[in-house]
Amino acid sequence: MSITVRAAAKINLHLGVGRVREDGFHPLDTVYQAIGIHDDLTLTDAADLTLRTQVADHIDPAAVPEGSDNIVLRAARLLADHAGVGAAGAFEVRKDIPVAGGMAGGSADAAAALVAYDRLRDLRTPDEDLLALAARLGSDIPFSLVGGTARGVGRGEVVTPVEDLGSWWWVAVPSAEGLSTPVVYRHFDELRPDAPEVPASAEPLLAALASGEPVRLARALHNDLQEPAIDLRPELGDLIARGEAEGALRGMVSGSGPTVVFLCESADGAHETALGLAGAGHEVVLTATGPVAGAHVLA
Ligand SMILES: C[C@](O)(CO)[C@H](O)COP(=O)(O)OP(=O)(O)OC[C@H]1O[C@@H](n2ccc(N)nc2=O)[C@H](O)[C@@H]1O
Ligand SMILES: Nc1ncnc2c1ncn2[C@@H]1O[C@H](COP(=O)(O)OP(=O)(O)OP(=O)(O)O)[C@@H](O)[C@H]1O
Repeated sequence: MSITVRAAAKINLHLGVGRVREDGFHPLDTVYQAIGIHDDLTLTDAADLTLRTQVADHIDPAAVPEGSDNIVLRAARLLADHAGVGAAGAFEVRKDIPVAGGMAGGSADAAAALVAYDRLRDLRTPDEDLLALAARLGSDIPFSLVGGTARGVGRGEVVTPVEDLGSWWWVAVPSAEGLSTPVVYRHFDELRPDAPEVPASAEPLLAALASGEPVRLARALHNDLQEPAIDLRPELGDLIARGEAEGALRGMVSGSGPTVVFLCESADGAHETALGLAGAGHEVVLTATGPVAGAHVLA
């Protein structure tokens, strides 16, 4: 028997970051959106626990760890331990989400692994237990289970769905080389030693989402990690300016970067922006709509 689960990339429409906590994490007020770039994970019954990965052309296979360093196997072991069963099964992951790109690619795979393992083994794990296990694996992973558009607080792991009346068009431009999330957070600490304890509120962004108006949403987009990401990779600032010159309503760094995402007015606007960026020499330009579902079984 086997099962296939699809999990989406995320972007942060609002990412308010507060002063670093004693445990090394930062308090967040964020709004996540799942968008239509995804990884597919297939789990097949097997005696041992194994993993094979396949990557899209735009991904360097060497960037994806093998064996127990891969978060898929960590997720499977964690759920198996929780359920008191042995960890076994053959995982195959087909990756399309940029790696170390600020789009929660590893988090999507971990969420997909939890859902696949639970369903194939018929463990019937309550949703709240799956969310708690997801939070232990990483701050973004509960959102990867939930999907859609949702607010995240705490270190990002406490997730509540929010009203989103739009169907938004995005263009995403990954970088050839990833950026480490902890490095970007540390650089935020260096640049913003006076950061407030309470992160910038997501309320204005929520009001824009509920309007369904792309121009309003464009104005409300906010990312406190953009400044440190651009300071580490100055070319990202040029990329944002170029995409906006090609017709996007607004460009911003996705999460901790280095992927840059552009909000566009419409499907035509997205295609025009994507063509312009490809013409400017960006080899990988992805177009997607959001919101889309969280980790779910494919029929
Ligand atoms: C940048 C974002 O993608 C925005 O959604 C997330 O905050 C990152 O989430 P993630 O990759 O799931 O992060 P985790 O795996 O939980 O943590 C990796 C590292 O990122 C930093 N980290 C993460 C989340 C957070 N609220 N504060 C942090 O400072 C910490 O250094 C941590 O050791
Ligand atoms: N299944 C996986 N897919 C991608 N990276 C993985 C996976 N398992 C472990 N990793 C490791 O996790 C690191 C971060 O990868 P990921 O693609 O999740 O970054 P990210 O999208 O920037 O994350 P986030 O947006 O949640 O901060 C990679 O550099 C890689 O070493």
